Order: sequence, then C-alpha cells, then structure tokens
Amino acid sequence: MKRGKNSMAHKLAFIGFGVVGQGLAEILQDKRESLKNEEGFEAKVVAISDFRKGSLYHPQGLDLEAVLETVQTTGSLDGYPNTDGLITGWDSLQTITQSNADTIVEVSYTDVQTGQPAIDHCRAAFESGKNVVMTNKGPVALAYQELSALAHKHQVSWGFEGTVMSGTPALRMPKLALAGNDITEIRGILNGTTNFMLMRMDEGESYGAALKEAQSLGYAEADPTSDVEGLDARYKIVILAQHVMGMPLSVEAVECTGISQMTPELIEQARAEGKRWKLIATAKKEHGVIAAKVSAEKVPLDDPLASVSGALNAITYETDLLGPVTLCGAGAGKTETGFSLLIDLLTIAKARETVRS
Ligand SMILES: NC(=O)C1=CN([C@@H]2O[C@H](COP(=O)(O)OP(=O)(O)OC[C@H]3O[C@@H](n4cnc5c(N)ncnc54)[C@H](OP(=O)(O)O)[C@@H]3O)[C@@H](O)[C@H]2O)C=CC1
Ligand SMILES: N[C@@H](CC=O)C(=O)O
Repeated sequence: MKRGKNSMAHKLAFIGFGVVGQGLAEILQDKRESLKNEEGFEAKVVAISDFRKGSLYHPQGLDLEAVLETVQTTGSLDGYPNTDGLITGWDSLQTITQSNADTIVEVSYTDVQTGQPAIDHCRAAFESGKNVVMTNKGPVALAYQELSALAHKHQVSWGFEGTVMSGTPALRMPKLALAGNDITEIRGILNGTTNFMLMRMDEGESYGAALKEAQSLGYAEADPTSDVEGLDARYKIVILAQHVMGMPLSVEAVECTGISQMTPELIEQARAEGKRWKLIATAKKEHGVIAAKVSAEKVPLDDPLASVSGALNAITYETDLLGPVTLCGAGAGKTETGFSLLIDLLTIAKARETVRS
C-alpha cells in the first residue's frame, strides 16, 4: 500500500559507526526511494560521532553516499568533503545534546560490566527531548526501569529491537502479536557468534578459526569474550525477562557459562549420543519468581533448536493461550541488525504521523 508523503525528514545522529551503524546507513541510502514512497519515511543523517573514525555534524544533513564511500575506503571519516557549515570533532555527548537531531542511533560497543557510556548517552538524549534507537544491549539490560521512566517523562521513544536476535522481532512479536498471553517460559539460542562457531566446529574447524570467521562476518562483539563466555546471551535473556515477561531480573542473578571450554572431543561425544551442542538461554517464571540461566547444552537432534545453524537464532515462548510459539531468524549481521534500527525508526515515524493527524 502506498502511503502519503511525510513532509518532515527524521534527523538522525549516529553514536558509533562500525558494522551496524554502516549497515543502517546503507539501508537508508539504498532504500531511500522505496522508504519514501511506500512508508512515507524520510531520514536525514545530520551527525556521526565515532570514537576513532572521527565525527561530522551538518545541521542540513550529511551526504550519506560520500560518508559511506569515505569510511569504507579509508576507515575514517576524516576525508569527508569539507562543505560550508560542517562541524567536526564533536564527541558523543556534544553530538547528542548540541546537534539538531531528533533521534539518536546508539550503536557503540556494548560494555557488559557497566553499560557505559551508552547509559549516559540515553540519559542525555532523553533529557534533551530526543528519541533513541539502539542495538547496544548494556542500557537495556542494566538500566531498563530507569531509562523507560526517563523516556516516558520526556515523552520520547526508546527503541531497542536489535538488542535481542538482531532484526528478527523477538521483542516486538511477543509484545504485539502475543499480547494478552501469560508468557511463562522463554528458551532459545540468542547468540549468533557461538551458534556459528558450534556449527563450524561440528564441521571440523578449530575453535580459534571458527571465532575468527565469525568476527570477519561482523557477528562478534568488539570483545568476543562476551560471546564465547555467554555474557551477551545473559544480557539478552535479562532484556527478554524484563521487557517481554515483565519480570525484574538482574544480570548477576543469571547463572552463566559459555562455550570457551568446548573441544573436538566434546563435540564428538555429543554426536555419538545423537545430540548437538547449543548455547541455550532460559528464563522461567514460577509462582511469581523468575529463574534464568545460560549454558551449553547437548540438544537431541529432534529438538527444533538442534537444526538452527550458523548465525541464526531461535526462541520459544511458552504461552498460556497458544502453547509454545517459536520464532527463528537472523541473530547477528550488518544488514540484519541495521534493519532492526530501521523498524524502530519506522515505528517512531508512524507514531509521530498518528499524533499529527
Ligand atoms: N554486529 C552485530 O551483529 C550486532 C551488534 N549488536 C550491538 O550493536 C552495537 C554495535 O555493534 P557493531 O557495529 O557490530 O560494533 P563495532 O565494533 O563494529 O562498532 C562500534 C563502533 O562504536 C564506536 N564507539 C565505541 N564507543 C564509542 C563512543 N563512546 N562514542 C562514539 N563511538 C564509539 C567504535 O569506534 P572505534 O572502533 O572507531 O573505536 C566502533 O566504530 C554493539 O553494542 C553490539 O553489541 C547488536 C546486535 C547484533
Ligand atoms: N555478538 C552478537 C551480536 C548480536 O547481538 C551475537 O553474536 O549474537
């Protein structure tokens, strides 16, 4: 269905411009016309602030094609054409508070210990009346209550679909399409890097080579310890418990082991038993109490999770009205995670359109 033109372009500022940031930028560039014609959505990237690649701000908008060409050929934003009105050198907080962006795209590293500086990025954005869309898991796992309340107080939106299962709607689907159900248990494969590594190891590749390959494909965290020790999956199960099950859960309360002890012998042993290793995250609600854990499990081959391969993820929601509902799709990747930010942006745009009409 064609939608009416939205006269006001959404002004975006990116904090971080690595794999995922560039993934969204490419989608906005490649789908500019169809997003405008089919969704009535227009976006203007006014600022990008990255730790080492540099930073750019132009209140009238940056030339996205030139930005991508510059960063992808030189690894830096420094060679971007110096046009009239261009400001360079702003750090993340200056970009958030001083740019004319209405939405901040927070795609900096996930810090699994403190969630910072991304928590402060969200606080600064909300207090400046700006929406945030993000794939950074730290703020959602560690400061969900505080930041939800702050966004609400300042009447701005906070989108974080990509924090769990990349662009696969692991948060939106249960919140919208399963509304009215009591979700009593969530069980799934929530980390693409380790699932990819386990597949490659099952095919005979070494642990180190499998990790390198996952890194080169853009699946791994900047510090892949988060992936292989299960910390990334732990953050995701905490996000699911809080946002989908409505149960407060701290990261420390989730027992967690990863796959760093996995050996060819263990893989062989599982195969001999007709099983396959998977890193499984579970959250179960019983008598108003939630228990959650992340661990490598030997899954029988007839379990649907056994056939989830590569960077795919899958999740089963146990519901009271519908029984088990399983969602399977991308769990990591440049375009896949870039899409998660796009769907958050489209949701904000549609809400804005509804308010205006
Ligand atoms: N890759 C994926 O498939 C997925 C990633 N995510 C999450 O999305 C986020 C981005 O991931 P990804 O793009 O892969 O990671 P990258 O490491 O490729 O990119 C992160 C970027 O953020 C920059 N950065 C770090 N800290 C700051 C800061 N304080 N201010 C400005 N820039 C900063 C880094 O700068 P520099 O390197 O120049 O120092 C880097 O360019 C992470 O939080 C990750 O957990 C979520 C789902 C899937
Ligand atoms: N490193 C993460 C990226 C997405 O959250 C993963 O491998 O799943």
